[in-house]
Amino acid sequence: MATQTLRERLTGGAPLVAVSFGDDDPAGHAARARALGVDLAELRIDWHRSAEPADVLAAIAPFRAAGLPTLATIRSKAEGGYWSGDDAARLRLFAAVLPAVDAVDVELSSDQVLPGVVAAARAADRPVIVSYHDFDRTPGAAELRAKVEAARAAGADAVKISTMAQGAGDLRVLAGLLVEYDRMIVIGMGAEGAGSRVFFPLLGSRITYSAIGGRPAPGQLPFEETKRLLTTFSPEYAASAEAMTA
Ligand SMILES: O=C1C[C@@](O)(C(=O)O)C[C@@H](O)[C@@H]1O
Repeated sequence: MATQTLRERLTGGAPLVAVSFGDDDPAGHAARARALGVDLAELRIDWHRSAEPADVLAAIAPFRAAGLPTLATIRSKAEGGYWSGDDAARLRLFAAVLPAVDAVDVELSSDQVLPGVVAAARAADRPVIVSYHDFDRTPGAAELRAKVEAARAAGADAVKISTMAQGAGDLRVLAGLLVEYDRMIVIGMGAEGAGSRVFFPLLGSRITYSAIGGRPAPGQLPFEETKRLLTTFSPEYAASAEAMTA
């Protein structure tokens, strides 16, 4: 099977299992992630101790060198991240890392940097995920549809919706987005959303996030558990995981 680009994998084919990393022992984490069969390293630059572009580039280089596809984000505090700098510095940092990664993720609510990130990503020929997170609740279907439409209008190659799920009603709302739209990444966070991390990829969600130690997001499963369950339920994922280690 010819290897698909990340842009292609955001469109269709086997779902990707991502793990998030900061700047702690990047060479060690990259080698371990590669050996375990992680599909995508989410580089959480907002977790880094230094926001100097040279330091950030040095900390993310081992992931690329290990042959791992990379997705960079500098998550805003407003959406559960740790970025504490201003918008101009964030935009400069996005532009500096873009050529060194395979894709970027920027929040729809970061309206001061979103157009600049989309333009820089286009110039570097990198796909952009435009994301929306709510760590408290899952908004109603109409509100979430409006987010998806706005993210697409802003130039998203794929849209990520990650919200705290409380019960079957929220999971149905989130699953409805996968029925309605393609190029989606949909996550129900929390204990009641945990099943979505395995079953939404079966409905077409392009990426599921898992943890190798570190700081798991609410309801995230360990990487190896996610891989085992997806291998059981998704023949397409099983084939792609096998091709990776062949
Ligand atoms: O948006 C997401 C999803 C996530 O919040 C999760 O719940 O798995 C983890 C984040 O690192 C990532 O950017």
